[in-house]
Amino acid sequence: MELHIAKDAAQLSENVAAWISNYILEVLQRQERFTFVLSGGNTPKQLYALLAKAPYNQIIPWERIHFFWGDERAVPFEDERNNAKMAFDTLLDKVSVNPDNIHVMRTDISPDASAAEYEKTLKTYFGKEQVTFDLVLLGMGDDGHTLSLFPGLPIVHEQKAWVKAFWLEAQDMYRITLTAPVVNNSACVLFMATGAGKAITLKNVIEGTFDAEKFPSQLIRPQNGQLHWFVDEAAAGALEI
Ligand SMILES: O=C1O[C@H](COP(=O)(O)O)[C@@H](O)[C@H](O)[C@H]1O
Repeated sequence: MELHIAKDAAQLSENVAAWISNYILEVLQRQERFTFVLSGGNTPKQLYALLAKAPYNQIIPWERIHFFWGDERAVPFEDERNNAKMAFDTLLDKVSVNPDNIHVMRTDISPDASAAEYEKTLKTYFGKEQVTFDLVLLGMGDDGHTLSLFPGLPIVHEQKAWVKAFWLEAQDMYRITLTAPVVNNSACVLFMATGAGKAITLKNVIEGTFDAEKFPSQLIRPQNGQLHWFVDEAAAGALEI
Protein backbone atom coordinates (compact mmCIF):
# COMPACT_ATOMS: atom_id res chain seq x y z
CA MET A 1 0.00 0.00 0.00
CA GLU A 2 1.27 3.48 -0.81
CA LEU A 3 0.13 6.46 1.21
CA HIS A 4 0.21 9.93 -0.37
CA ILE A 5 -0.51 12.91 1.90
CA ALA A 6 -1.43 16.34 0.50
CA LYS A 7 -1.79 19.66 2.32
CA ASP A 8 -5.53 19.99 1.71
CA ALA A 9 -8.39 18.74 -0.44
CA ALA A 10 -7.55 21.09 -3.33
CA GLN A 11 -3.90 19.97 -3.44
CA LEU A 12 -5.03 16.34 -3.10
CA SER A 13 -7.30 16.65 -6.14
CA GLU A 14 -4.43 18.21 -8.15
CA ASN A 15 -2.11 15.38 -7.14
CA VAL A 16 -4.65 12.68 -7.99
CA ALA A 17 -5.46 14.27 -11.36
CA ALA A 18 -1.77 14.30 -12.30
CA TRP A 19 -1.26 10.74 -11.02
CA ILE A 20 -4.28 9.34 -12.85
CA SER A 21 -3.39 11.11 -16.07
CA ASN A 22 0.17 9.68 -16.02
CA TYR A 23 -1.14 6.23 -15.17
CA ILE A 24 -3.69 6.23 -18.00
CA LEU A 25 -1.08 7.36 -20.54
CA GLU A 26 1.38 4.72 -19.33
CA VAL A 27 -1.18 1.89 -19.48
CA LEU A 28 -2.41 2.97 -22.92
CA GLN A 29 1.08 2.50 -24.30
CA ARG A 30 0.57 -1.24 -23.74
CA GLN A 31 -3.11 -1.68 -24.62
CA GLU A 32 -5.86 -0.15 -26.74
CA ARG A 33 -8.54 0.50 -24.10
CA PHE A 34 -8.53 1.62 -20.46
CA THR A 35 -11.22 0.72 -17.92
CA PHE A 36 -11.87 3.36 -15.27
CA VAL A 37 -14.31 2.78 -12.39
CA LEU A 38 -15.68 6.02 -10.97
CA SER A 39 -16.85 6.64 -7.42
CA GLY A 40 -19.64 8.87 -6.21
CA GLY A 41 -20.02 11.05 -3.13
CA ASN A 42 -18.48 14.47 -2.53
CA THR A 43 -14.77 13.71 -2.44
CA PRO A 44 -14.10 13.17 -6.19
CA LYS A 45 -16.06 16.20 -7.42
CA GLN A 46 -13.01 18.50 -7.48
CA LEU A 47 -10.95 15.79 -9.16
CA TYR A 48 -13.53 15.30 -11.93
CA ALA A 49 -13.72 19.07 -12.47
CA LEU A 50 -9.93 19.21 -12.85
CA LEU A 51 -9.85 16.29 -15.29
CA ALA A 52 -12.43 18.13 -17.41
CA LYS A 53 -10.07 21.10 -17.83
CA ALA A 54 -6.68 21.80 -19.43
CA PRO A 55 -4.28 20.13 -19.58
CA TYR A 56 -6.14 16.86 -18.81
CA ASN A 57 -9.04 17.37 -21.20
CA GLN A 58 -6.44 17.53 -23.99
CA ILE A 59 -3.76 15.02 -23.00
CA ILE A 60 -5.98 12.12 -21.92
CA PRO A 61 -7.30 10.09 -24.91
CA TRP A 62 -10.86 10.08 -23.56
CA GLU A 63 -12.31 8.12 -26.48
CA ARG A 64 -10.15 5.11 -25.48
CA ILE A 65 -11.51 5.01 -21.93
CA HIS A 66 -14.43 2.86 -20.79
CA PHE A 67 -16.20 4.19 -17.70
CA PHE A 68 -17.87 2.03 -15.08
CA TRP A 69 -19.23 2.78 -11.61
CA GLY A 70 -18.32 1.22 -8.30
CA ASP A 71 -21.76 1.82 -6.83
CA GLU A 72 -25.00 3.66 -7.38
CA ARG A 73 -27.77 5.10 -5.29
CA ALA A 74 -31.02 3.81 -6.76
CA VAL A 75 -32.58 7.20 -7.32
CA PRO A 76 -33.56 8.67 -10.71
CA PHE A 77 -30.71 9.94 -12.88
CA GLU A 78 -31.96 13.53 -12.45
CA ASP A 79 -31.65 13.29 -8.65
CA GLU A 80 -28.59 15.15 -7.29
CA ARG A 81 -27.70 12.07 -5.19
CA ASN A 82 -27.25 9.90 -8.30
CA ASN A 83 -23.55 9.02 -8.62
CA ALA A 84 -23.63 8.82 -12.42
CA LYS A 85 -25.28 12.24 -12.71
CA MET A 86 -22.51 13.78 -10.62
CA ALA A 87 -19.86 12.29 -12.93
CA PHE A 88 -21.71 13.50 -16.06
CA ASP A 89 -22.14 17.02 -14.64
CA THR A 90 -18.53 17.41 -13.56
CA LEU A 91 -16.63 15.39 -16.18
CA LEU A 92 -18.31 13.19 -18.76
CA ASP A 93 -20.41 15.91 -20.38
CA LYS A 94 -17.29 18.06 -20.78
CA VAL A 95 -14.74 15.77 -22.43
CA SER A 96 -14.76 13.84 -25.71
CA VAL A 97 -15.81 10.44 -24.41
CA ASN A 98 -17.52 7.91 -26.64
CA PRO A 99 -21.08 7.55 -25.24
CA ASP A 100 -20.93 3.80 -26.05
CA ASN A 101 -18.05 3.50 -23.57
CA ILE A 102 -20.05 4.78 -20.60
CA HIS A 103 -21.50 1.91 -18.60
CA VAL A 104 -23.87 3.27 -15.94
CA MET A 105 -25.70 1.25 -13.30
CA ARG A 106 -29.29 1.86 -14.38
CA THR A 107 -31.81 3.28 -11.95
CA ASP A 108 -34.80 3.27 -14.31
CA ILE A 109 -35.39 -0.44 -13.71
CA SER A 110 -35.63 -2.42 -10.46
CA PRO A 111 -32.41 -2.51 -8.39
CA ASP A 112 -32.15 -6.30 -8.73
CA ALA A 113 -32.63 -6.11 -12.51
CA SER A 114 -30.03 -3.35 -12.67
CA ALA A 115 -27.47 -5.39 -10.71
CA ALA A 116 -28.12 -8.42 -12.96
CA GLU A 117 -27.81 -6.28 -16.08
CA TYR A 118 -24.55 -4.73 -14.83
CA GLU A 119 -23.06 -8.13 -14.12
CA LYS A 120 -23.99 -9.09 -17.69
CA THR A 121 -22.34 -5.90 -18.98
CA LEU A 122 -19.14 -6.82 -17.12
CA LYS A 123 -19.22 -10.39 -18.44
CA THR A 124 -19.72 -9.15 -22.00
CA TYR A 125 -16.84 -6.72 -21.65
CA PHE A 126 -14.34 -8.84 -19.71
CA GLY A 127 -15.45 -12.41 -20.37
CA LYS A 128 -17.15 -14.78 -17.96
CA GLU A 129 -14.18 -15.67 -15.74
CA GLN A 130 -13.14 -12.46 -14.03
CA VAL A 131 -13.19 -8.69 -14.19
CA THR A 132 -9.90 -6.83 -14.27
CA PHE A 133 -10.36 -3.08 -14.18
CA ASP A 134 -7.33 -0.92 -14.91
CA LEU A 135 -8.26 1.65 -12.28
CA VAL A 136 -10.88 1.74 -9.54
CA LEU A 137 -11.37 5.08 -7.83
CA LEU A 138 -12.88 4.75 -4.37
CA GLY A 139 -14.04 7.01 -1.56
CA MET A 140 -14.42 6.17 2.10
CA GLY A 141 -17.38 7.34 4.15
CA ASP A 142 -16.90 8.66 7.70
CA ASP A 143 -18.24 5.29 8.89
CA GLY A 144 -15.61 3.32 6.95
CA HIS A 145 -17.85 2.21 4.09
CA THR A 146 -16.55 2.09 0.56
CA LEU A 147 -18.52 1.39 -2.64
CA SER A 148 -21.92 0.59 -1.03
CA LEU A 149 -20.32 -1.85 1.41
CA PHE A 150 -21.70 -0.50 4.68
CA PRO A 151 -20.64 -1.65 8.17
CA GLY A 152 -22.63 -4.52 9.62
CA LEU A 153 -24.52 -5.43 6.43
CA PRO A 154 -24.49 -8.86 4.69
CA ILE A 155 -23.19 -7.24 1.47
CA VAL A 156 -19.80 -6.91 3.18
CA HIS A 157 -19.43 -10.71 3.08
CA GLU A 158 -20.58 -11.25 -0.51
CA GLN A 159 -18.10 -13.51 -2.31
CA LYS A 160 -20.07 -14.86 -5.26
CA ALA A 161 -21.95 -12.04 -7.00
CA TRP A 162 -20.00 -9.42 -8.92
CA VAL A 163 -22.76 -6.83 -8.53
CA LYS A 164 -25.51 -6.76 -5.97
CA ALA A 165 -28.51 -4.61 -5.00
CA PHE A 166 -29.85 -4.28 -1.47
CA TRP A 167 -32.11 -2.06 0.61
CA LEU A 168 -30.19 0.44 2.76
CA GLU A 169 -32.58 1.17 5.59
CA ALA A 170 -30.45 3.97 7.08
CA GLN A 171 -30.75 6.01 3.88
CA ASP A 172 -34.20 4.84 2.84
CA MET A 173 -32.99 3.75 -0.59
CA TYR A 174 -31.71 0.80 -2.56
CA ARG A 175 -28.03 0.61 -3.40
CA ILE A 176 -26.32 -1.21 -6.26
CA THR A 177 -22.67 -2.06 -5.78
CA LEU A 178 -19.68 -3.95 -7.08
CA THR A 179 -18.53 -6.46 -4.48
CA ALA A 180 -15.11 -6.56 -2.81
CA PRO A 181 -13.78 -9.64 -4.70
CA VAL A 182 -14.37 -7.92 -8.05
CA VAL A 183 -12.56 -4.76 -7.00
CA ASN A 184 -9.71 -6.83 -5.55
CA ASN A 185 -9.06 -8.23 -9.04
CA SER A 186 -8.17 -4.78 -10.35
CA ALA A 187 -4.78 -3.65 -11.57
CA CYS A 188 -4.95 -0.52 -9.44
CA VAL A 189 -7.22 0.83 -6.70
CA LEU A 190 -6.98 4.45 -5.62
CA PHE A 191 -8.76 5.70 -2.51
CA MET A 192 -9.33 9.40 -1.85
CA ALA A 193 -10.20 10.63 1.64
CA THR A 194 -10.31 14.17 2.98
CA GLY A 195 -11.26 16.02 6.14
CA ALA A 196 -10.87 15.61 9.89
CA GLY A 197 -14.21 13.77 10.05
CA LYS A 198 -12.54 10.73 8.49
CA ALA A 199 -9.33 10.81 10.57
CA ILE A 200 -10.17 8.21 13.24
CA THR A 201 -11.82 5.89 10.72
CA LEU A 202 -8.83 6.18 8.41
CA LYS A 203 -6.53 5.27 11.28
CA ASN A 204 -8.66 2.20 12.04
CA VAL A 205 -8.79 1.16 8.40
CA ILE A 206 -5.07 1.55 7.73
CA GLU A 207 -3.45 0.87 11.10
CA GLY A 208 -6.11 -1.02 13.07
CA THR A 209 -6.70 -4.75 13.38
CA PHE A 210 -8.71 -6.31 10.57
CA ASP A 211 -12.45 -6.00 11.22
CA ALA A 212 -14.20 -5.65 7.88
CA GLU A 213 -17.62 -5.93 9.49
CA LYS A 214 -16.87 -2.60 11.20
CA PHE A 215 -14.61 -1.01 8.57
CA PRO A 216 -15.52 -2.41 5.13
CA SER A 217 -12.80 -0.31 3.44
CA GLN A 218 -10.34 -2.84 4.91
CA LEU A 219 -11.77 -5.42 2.49
CA ILE A 220 -10.09 -3.69 -0.42
CA ARG A 221 -6.72 -5.35 -0.92
CA PRO A 222 -5.99 -5.99 -4.63
CA GLN A 223 -4.53 -9.48 -5.02
CA ASN A 224 -2.04 -8.61 -7.73
CA GLY A 225 -2.57 -4.91 -8.17
CA GLN A 226 -1.53 -1.61 -6.64
CA LEU A 227 -3.32 0.05 -3.73
CA HIS A 228 -2.93 3.79 -3.22
CA TRP A 229 -4.42 5.98 -0.51
CA PHE A 230 -4.45 9.70 -1.36
CA VAL A 231 -5.44 11.67 1.75
CA ASP A 232 -5.15 15.22 3.00
CA GLU A 233 -3.41 16.26 6.22
CA ALA A 234 -6.72 16.57 8.06
CA ALA A 235 -7.73 12.98 7.24
CA ALA A 236 -4.21 11.76 8.03
CA GLY A 237 -4.27 13.57 11.39
CA ALA A 238 -4.63 10.46 13.59
CA LEU A 239 -2.17 8.23 11.70
CA GLU A 240 1.00 7.26 13.54
CA ILE A 241 3.34 7.59 10.55
O1 LIG B 1 -22.41 6.92 -0.60
C1 LIG B 1 -21.30 6.98 -1.09
O2 LIG B 1 -20.28 7.37 -0.28
C2 LIG B 1 -18.90 7.09 -0.58
C3 LIG B 1 -18.07 8.14 0.16
O3 LIG B 1 -18.57 9.44 -0.17
P1 LIG B 1 -17.94 10.82 0.30
O4 LIG B 1 -19.06 11.81 0.13
O5 LIG B 1 -17.53 10.65 1.74
O6 LIG B 1 -16.79 11.09 -0.60
C4 LIG B 1 -18.66 7.09 -2.08
O7 LIG B 1 -17.35 6.66 -2.36
C5 LIG B 1 -19.69 6.18 -2.77
O8 LIG B 1 -19.46 6.12 -4.16
C6 LIG B 1 -21.06 6.76 -2.53
O9 LIG B 1 -22.09 6.03 -3.13
